[in-house]
Amino acid sequence: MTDTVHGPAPAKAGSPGAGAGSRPADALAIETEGLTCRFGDFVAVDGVSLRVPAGAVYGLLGPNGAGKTTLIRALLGLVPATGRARVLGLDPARQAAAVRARVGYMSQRFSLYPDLTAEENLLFYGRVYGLRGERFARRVDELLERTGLTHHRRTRAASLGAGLRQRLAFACAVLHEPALLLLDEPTSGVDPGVRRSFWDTMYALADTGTTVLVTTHHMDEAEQCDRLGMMLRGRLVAEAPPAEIRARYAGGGSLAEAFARIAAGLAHPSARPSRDEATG
Ligand SMILES: Nc1ncnc2c1ncn2[C@@H]1O[C@H](COP(=O)(O)OP(=O)(O)OP(=O)(O)O)[C@@H](O)[C@H]1O
Repeated sequence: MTDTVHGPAPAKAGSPGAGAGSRPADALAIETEGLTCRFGDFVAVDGVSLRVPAGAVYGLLGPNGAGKTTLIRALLGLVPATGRARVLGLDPARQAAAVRARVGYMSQRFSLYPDLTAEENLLFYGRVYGLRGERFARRVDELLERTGLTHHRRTRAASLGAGLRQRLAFACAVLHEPALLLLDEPTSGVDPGVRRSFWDTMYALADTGTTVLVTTHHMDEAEQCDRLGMMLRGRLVAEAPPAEIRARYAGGGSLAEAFARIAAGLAHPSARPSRDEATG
């Protein structure tokens, strides 16, 4: 079942009339070529060539252990990788600190400090990013408001419900107004209503030009992305907008069906369909 998580897609930054400013239409926020991560003999990410357009919401899917988290960690320079990678034009292997200053990262295990209040968590992360002064104080207030946490600002993170903790982690990740957000299963373990409001917030952000790379196991969320990449055993085996994935692999059926077919090798992932096939 497709559970629509936001209304009609807003005009995206970079599209005509969206006030995209000077960014070229074909600018890439992430570009990798043959990116490979090995842990000993095990290849967790296997020659991934990925292109994420600036301003896009890009969904990364794949079964547990497919290599999504490792790929994200490589983009942050947190695990060694071979091949080529550019994140906002920077090389994460050699410019990791500069990458992390421009990127917001929400890991699967939200790294909140349980004994600190919601506000103290934000203040802590802000200081880590070097934020100070009145502008920072206003940013904290604004994020508490936008994430519905104003009334919980003095509540310890440990005492917040799962949905509120998730929103607090999101607020911490966007404090420094990153140009790129890497979100690793941000909605795991929260109910559909909370997931919906999370995606609304994320889309509002993307509409201001932020690029989002998000991993998810939820097909309703995948459906809302501008593009999807499917990973299997470390490889990027399918890559296209959701409608094209459905057309190419499931004859216009559901995304779940399309991914099941890709995983079963029923549609050859590298097969390039004719235009007619792809459009139904
Ligand atoms: N530091 C590490 N050392 C050894 N193996 C690792 C390490 N990190 C990840 N792996 C392995 O790499 C593979 C890919 O893991 P990864 O966490 O990237 O997958 P994933 O697609 O994010 O899965 P999930 O959806 O469960 O989060 C797994 O087999 C995992 O056990």
